[in-house]
Amino acid sequence: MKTDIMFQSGDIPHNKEERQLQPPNLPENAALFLDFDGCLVELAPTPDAVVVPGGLPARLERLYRRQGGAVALISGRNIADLIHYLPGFPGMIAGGHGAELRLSGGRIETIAAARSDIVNLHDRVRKLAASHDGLLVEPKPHGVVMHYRAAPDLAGWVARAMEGLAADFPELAIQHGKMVIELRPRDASKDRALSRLMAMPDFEGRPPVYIGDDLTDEAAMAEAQARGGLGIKIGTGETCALYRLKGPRALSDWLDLSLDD
Ligand SMILES: O=P(O)(O)OC[C@H]1O[C@H](O[C@H]2O[C@H](CO)[C@@H](O)[C@H](O)[C@H]2O)[C@H](O)[C@@H](O)[C@@H]1O
Repeated sequence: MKTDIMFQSGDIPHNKEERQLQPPNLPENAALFLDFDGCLVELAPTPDAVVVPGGLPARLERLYRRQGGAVALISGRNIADLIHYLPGFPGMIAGGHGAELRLSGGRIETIAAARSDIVNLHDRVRKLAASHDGLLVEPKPHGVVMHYRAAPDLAGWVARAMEGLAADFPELAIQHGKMVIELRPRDASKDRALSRLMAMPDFEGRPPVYIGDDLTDEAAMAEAQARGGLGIKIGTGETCALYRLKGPRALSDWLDLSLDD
């Protein structure tokens, strides 16, 4: 099936938890934007415990060719991290929720302003985390994440601690995620990353399809749908996305269906 994706904004229902709408096959003219954790790879107890499914690199390579180069990763992770897990990925990459961008050819552009106080920020979060067992700090070039997956009862404490810290860093915004609270640059977001990529020749004029699983993905799904494309939510939870797939395995099956189309 090689149809164009076309939705009027009024057609888009709010996709509550119970809705499980299988997306149509990916049209060849679509621009595809993929999130990483919880989407291309299953969630794991810690960021460095994720396992890249054996078939994923080849699947991404085929998709890249099928979509004429219009395939990008848009992730909360750093670009360096994403390259570590997917070294051969040929497409563009927006990392740090859009704080950094790897262009075709490999050049990396920093979108968010450089921070002279980043080491101080990391140190302060490490000190906070050290006061309780089970907390993990993930420093990033433009922000920092506190993980509480091993200590879910600390969710409220982590949120208050990070909100308190955010008061001293007004250019950073609180980002809620799955068992994490993050401080990310206010001027970096996945919807802006999508818009930036959509202005590039490889993507321009194509209907965008954004696929993600977490809160940080919602604005990008809404942006994709506002541009006449669609959002696909991976997993459970309320979403603005029109379509939903159960998990990373269902996503790879759907991508394979499209590749065989
Ligand atoms: O935008 P994404 O590619 O989905 O990245 C979002 C965050 O993903 C990572 O955290 C999540 O995955 C971890 C590994 O599975 C899991 O332990 C954690 O609980 C999840 O929130 C990553 O560590 C973050 O930096 C990303 O922002």
